[in-house]
Amino acid sequence: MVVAKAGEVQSELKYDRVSEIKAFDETKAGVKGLVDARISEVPRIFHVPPDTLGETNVPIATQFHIPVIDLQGVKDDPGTRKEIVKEVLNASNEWGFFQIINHGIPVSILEEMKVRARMFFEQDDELKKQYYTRDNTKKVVYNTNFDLLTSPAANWRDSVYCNMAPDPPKPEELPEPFRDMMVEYTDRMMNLGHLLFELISEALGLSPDHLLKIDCAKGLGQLCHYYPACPQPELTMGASKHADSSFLTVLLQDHIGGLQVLHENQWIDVPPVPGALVVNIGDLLQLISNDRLISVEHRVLANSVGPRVSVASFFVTYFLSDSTSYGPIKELLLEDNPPKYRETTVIEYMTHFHNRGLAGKSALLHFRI
Ligand SMILES: O=C(O)CCC(=O)C(=O)O
Ligand SMILES: [Fe+2]
Repeated sequence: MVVAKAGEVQSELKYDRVSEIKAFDETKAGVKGLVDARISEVPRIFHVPPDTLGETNVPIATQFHIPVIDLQGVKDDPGTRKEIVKEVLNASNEWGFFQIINHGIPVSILEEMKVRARMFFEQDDELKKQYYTRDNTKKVVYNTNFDLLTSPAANWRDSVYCNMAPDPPKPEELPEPFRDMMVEYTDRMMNLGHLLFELISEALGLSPDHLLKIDCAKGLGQLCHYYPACPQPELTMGASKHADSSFLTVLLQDHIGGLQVLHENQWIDVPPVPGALVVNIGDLLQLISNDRLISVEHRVLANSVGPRVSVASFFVTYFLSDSTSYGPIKELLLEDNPPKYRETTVIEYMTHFHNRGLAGKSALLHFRI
């Protein structure tokens, strides 16, 4: 009797994870496919492993709020700009995250982008499957969990990635549901990105075009996420704890919530603010700023009321073979502030980040001197 029970526990622990992952991947229908099939229990491949429960149990603090910065007047009034630059510096240095309002992208465009992103995931499965791939050199990559094959637990989300700059796909290569919108949104995001990199350059005491001149805004990847409603949200995550590999990320989230930022070892909610965009410093900006700006870990809780939709705009050239080296900016270094990181290329950084997946310590540590 006792032996049989032990055997059962053993098989529960040692289930054939690899086969289950492979079978799930082969459906090409993602997490949405499971929800469409009306599963009532979250499959084991999605269960957060007990050894990371400590991380899940970090307290959730409500006394902190990530800064909201109003960009009204940033282009017209030097005094206002100076104040905004100060706020950007404080937020990027202490939080690594802030929200922006009056950023110049009309609310109607933000709303339409979310609707169109959702339409991609909710279109006919057969049409969607043609984009399913794990080949990151493709211009359009739809899949579930970019690190599905290596992560300790799969996340309750599907994603579609479009590499929009510097070398965009032809419009007809973009999925029909968001084809026109993705082009328009990318244009708008490029303009906003230029402004943000100017403000961050100024915040660092550099000339306004410094970060643009070293091509921080050269690459733009648009990543649309779909977090279906989950029948047992306490067992899994929408997105595991991670920091972004980009220079900068601008995130459009819907009204559902669930994004949390790790601040002073506590999880802080990033509440949806109508019309706002969330900005966060990525690893590469932390590296070139020699830790003046911080790339902070964040996660997304699974939800029971979704789908939740978000669109993350990553300023980074991803897997483009570009040999430009990035290290701590010379102007920021002093005798008592020597470089903390070795030089690297974006492709070397991205490859390291992708091979690690979303779990574990910051990918930056690998480049630390
Ligand atoms: O969906 C979200 O709110 C966050 C997405 C995210 O963190 C990412 O794409 O890196
Ligand atoms: Fe992220």
